[in-house]
Amino acid sequence: MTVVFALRGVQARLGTRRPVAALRDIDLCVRAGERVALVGANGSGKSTLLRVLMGLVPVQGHLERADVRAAMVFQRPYLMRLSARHNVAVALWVQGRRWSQACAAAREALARVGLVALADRPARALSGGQQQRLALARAWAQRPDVWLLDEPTASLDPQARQEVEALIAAFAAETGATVVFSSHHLGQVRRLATRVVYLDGGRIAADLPVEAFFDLGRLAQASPSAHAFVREELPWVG
Ligand SMILES: Nc1ncnc2c1ncn2[C@@H]1O[C@H](COP(=O)(O)OP(=O)(O)OP(=O)(O)O)[C@@H](O)[C@H]1O
Repeated sequence: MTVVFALRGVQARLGTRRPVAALRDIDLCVRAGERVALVGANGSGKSTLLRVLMGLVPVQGHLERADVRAAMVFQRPYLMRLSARHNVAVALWVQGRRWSQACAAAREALARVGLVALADRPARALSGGQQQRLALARAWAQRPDVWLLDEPTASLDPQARQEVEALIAAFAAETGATVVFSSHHLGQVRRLATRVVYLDGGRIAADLPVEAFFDLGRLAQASPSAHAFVREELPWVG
């Protein structure tokens, strides 16, 4: 399978006055079609790693990115002071599509995420779940090979979370796209991921197939800190 991202000994330092080592010695190889969950405590480096994969953060070390179309969706998506459909259409237009084509593609993308009825509403007046679906529509309209999703369902209620999660699962299943996402919801990780990367203090402390990650006996052997994290989150498991 094609290697989409290959990182060896990657370090990322953030901040100017007092730089923080946000990522240390990251070795990671992501292949096409994998769905990789990034988990770990607040500040462990999940968002930074996603930004590194998107090419938004300069790093030291070795980083190879295949020539793929990547789309990133943030926890709080940036939406312009425009209607929902114009948020999608403008994103396509700035990438070189003709305006009429961009508008048609925006309509199709909004239909895909169930937002057609709200197409003319100001994007910033939509609910959190609707805004996240709009951000997914905007990304989907670009037909990415790689989805980078930073806590895509954080701060959504359970129903909105399910809707967004179902869309991500459907996009991945339809296109076989590679997905790298961060999440604090271990249930979601179990449902969506094929592989789990656990970060601790900017380092990868465990990198396991999803079944192995949720097998607490194996997880304890692979990484005591990952094991303690899962036990804390899911005290009723094993
Ligand atoms: N712009 C910045 N300047 C300085 N330090 C930063 C900056 N952004 C993040 N950091 C630091 O880098 C480290 C990793 O942060 P990051 O946001 O990647 O963690 P995270 O795992 O995504 O956390 P969370 O679960 O809270 O979103 C933290 O110590 C954080 O304080």
